[in-house]
Amino acid sequence: MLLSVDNLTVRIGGRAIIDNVGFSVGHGELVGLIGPNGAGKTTLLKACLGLTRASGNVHVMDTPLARMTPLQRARAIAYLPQEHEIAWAVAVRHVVGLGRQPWRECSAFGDYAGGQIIARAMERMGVDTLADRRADTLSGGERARVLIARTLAQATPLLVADEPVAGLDPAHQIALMEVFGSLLREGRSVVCSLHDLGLAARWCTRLVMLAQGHIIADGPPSSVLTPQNLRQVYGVEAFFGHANGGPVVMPTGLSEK
Ligand SMILES: Nc1ncnc2c1ncn2[C@@H]1O[C@H](COP(=O)(O)OP(=O)(O)OP(=O)(O)O)[C@@H](O)[C@H]1O
Repeated sequence: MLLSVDNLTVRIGGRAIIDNVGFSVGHGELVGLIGPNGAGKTTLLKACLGLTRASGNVHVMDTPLARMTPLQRARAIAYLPQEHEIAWAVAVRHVVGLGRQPWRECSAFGDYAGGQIIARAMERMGVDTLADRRADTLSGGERARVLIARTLAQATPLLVADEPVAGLDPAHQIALMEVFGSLLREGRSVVCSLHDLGLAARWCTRLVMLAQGHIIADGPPSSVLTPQNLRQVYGVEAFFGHANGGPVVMPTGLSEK
């Protein structure tokens, strides 16, 4: 397993924000973490990375997270935080290049493949044409894509992304899900939180549905995105259909209270 989580609990101010959660991620999976605002998605992702104090067990590639050094963690998991901020007045290529930092001293020759990996990451995210632009002058969507390119340059088996499609237009949202799909074919895996149920239904190989710190459902999108679950967890009614060779799920209104 790339990631396995057992009995994970995060308490803040006496409240269990994440309550005894367990799930695992194997190779070649695109796991969508879904759930309403405040469900605990960001807290769960941070706890999986050791960025939030938690009780329970997290293993990354069968090693307890607590026993991994920061460098081992950085070579195993890339993380895209929810906030897409770039404060530095440096070129885009240097921001993306930060993803290579964990690999700088991996051989006597240094990170000799790094330049190509950075170029490929920028190309994959369609930011190669922005390579020499000052990163702090980009639009919100451009900035988001540059930060995703940085995580791709990290070339880790697992990518954890908190709302990676936020701020992206429809074409870039689909392009990103296709990039994630291409990572799966390389045997890598992605765990990402999503609010767009349509993207979750169409692109994720598995969904984990969270509400009030508990996992409500975990399985293929068709078994998680049911009318009952959407009503119970989000309080919405939805249209379910098929188009262009894949499922379509679109919230259409609030459920009756
Ligand atoms: N440091 C903190 N102190 C107090 N409460 C916190 C803290 N961090 C998170 N919370 C609370 O924990 C709950 C879960 O927050 P979290 O950010 O994990 O939710 P989320 O599912 O990612 O939400 P969203 O979809 O709105 O981003 C929320 O009620 C939030 O207010």
